[in-house]
Amino acid sequence: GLPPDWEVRHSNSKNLPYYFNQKTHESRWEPPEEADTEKLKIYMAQHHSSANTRIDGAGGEGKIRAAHLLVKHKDSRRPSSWRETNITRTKEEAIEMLKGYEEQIRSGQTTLGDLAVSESDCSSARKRGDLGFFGKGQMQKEFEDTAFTLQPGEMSGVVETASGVHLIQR
Ligand SMILES: N=C(N)NCCC[C@H](NC(=O)[C@@H]1CCC/C1=C\[C@H](COP(=O)(O)O)NC(=O)[C@@H](N)Cc1ccccc1)C(N)=O
Repeated sequence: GLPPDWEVRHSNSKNLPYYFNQKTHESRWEPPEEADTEKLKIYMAQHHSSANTRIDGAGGEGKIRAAHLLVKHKDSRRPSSWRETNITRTKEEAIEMLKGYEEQIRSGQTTLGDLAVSESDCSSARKRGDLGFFGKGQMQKEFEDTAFTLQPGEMSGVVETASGVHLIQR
């Protein structure tokens, strides 16, 4: 269920579900629990300086910045995105699509950012896939393990998480 005051609404322009807070009138594409985590992190950081090692596990260790291109499939933990309300492609189809994108990027025909804008099933598509800076403990394990081994500018191969399949560029 959703935290109090939150409700799911439907964006007709994007034909996608979004989350609306009746009290603050805030709306967001991601499920609000992330908002709570973010707010909790800020509260804890203000009140318990050591807390951020517990909340986001970054503990002041090195943060990195990465962009990704996510292709979801029918077995994704949330088989819906701003691109497609009900994602039905198989995981195998998603992997084949992503391998095609990987080839286009490595051959220099295009860039991950240019493809992410139109093809990524993550809301970061509107930022050319940019996820901003993040530390250990924030992303799903497979994503984090790959991202932190990349050299700056290097792009991963196909990485599988519960969200779907990703190309990651540090
Ligand atoms: N910047 C953060 N700390 N945001 C919280 C990350 C949560 C983390 N997410 C993941 O590990 C995967 C890898 C990257 C994106 C992602 C998943 C999903 C899409 O998959 P789905 O949840 O529908 O299964 N996109 C996101 O979360 C977006 N907020 C990422 C983002 C979007 C816009 C700006 C910045 C970040 C997790 N622990 O689940």
